[in-house]
Amino acid sequence: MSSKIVLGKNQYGKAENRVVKITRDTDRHEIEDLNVTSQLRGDFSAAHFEGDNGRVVPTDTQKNTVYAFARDGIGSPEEFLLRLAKHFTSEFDWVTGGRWEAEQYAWERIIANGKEHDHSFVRKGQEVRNAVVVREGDSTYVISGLSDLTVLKSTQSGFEGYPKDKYTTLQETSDRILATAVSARWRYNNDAVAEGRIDYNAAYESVKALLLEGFSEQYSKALQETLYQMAQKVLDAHPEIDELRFSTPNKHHFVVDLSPFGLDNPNEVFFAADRPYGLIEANFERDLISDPGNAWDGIAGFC
Ligand SMILES: O=c1[nH]c(=O)c2[nH]c(=O)[nH]c2[nH]1
Repeated sequence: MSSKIVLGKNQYGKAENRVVKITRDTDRHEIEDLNVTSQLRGDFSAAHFEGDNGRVVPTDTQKNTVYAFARDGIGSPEEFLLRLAKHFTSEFDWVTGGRWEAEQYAWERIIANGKEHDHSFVRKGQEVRNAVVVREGDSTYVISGLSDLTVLKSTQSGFEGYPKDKYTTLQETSDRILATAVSARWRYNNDAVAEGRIDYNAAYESVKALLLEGFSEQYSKALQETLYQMAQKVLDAHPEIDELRFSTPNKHHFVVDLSPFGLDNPNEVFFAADRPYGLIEANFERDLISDPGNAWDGIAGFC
């Protein structure tokens, strides 16, 4: 005979709904980026003891509600969560409470050519700078780099003209979000290293600024093309750099279909997926470069 048990504390919902809201009333876009968890509390004993889902507001519905509410803007995470709390507790009378939590990711406008950009953003918190020095015989190699420089443009990006087969479902678009966390490494010319004429701190700041400008300035036909635009800027401005290598996840943002809730969605509310992600990697180098020796050995994830 099984022993009698009672139901202790319980709550349930959808965790980590990644919602990005772009406000595009004017050409100067605003971005709000949240990770929202919604969990309901109340009397759910029938669900646990009898398999009766009559009171179980699906976690899927909770997720949809988060995205639908984002259509009107987020305001502040606190206000957004208060709206959700009020909604669930007033809409379903057996929902007596719940727990709603959000993380907000802060973005700043990219400064391109001295001006705040209208629709290109860099995530606050910033990148990790890195450096590698390799000495082989008489040669000294210096590779500098950065990782996790997270950037997003809310328009001026598309993806079209790709081959289609029976497995292709992706729709062509000329207006999508393009977002990535840039990992880039650049190798300095051996002679410049040997002559000791590189100000590594100044070069770092300049390369970072040029990468951001390259990301922002032009329409992107693909992340691949944007990497080229970024590399071109750096190699034009820095003759002491011979090559650049990129590893960039394409952080997909999918337009949420809000039509089932009677709402339009003109590219304003997005589901920010974390995986799978596109992984775009490319090296760019000058025509004639100094021999890199084995300087790149041990740097993971680069071609
Ligand atoms: O910028 C992109 N490059 C791709 O190679 C690719 N593939 C894909 O499905 N979407 C995208 N986007």
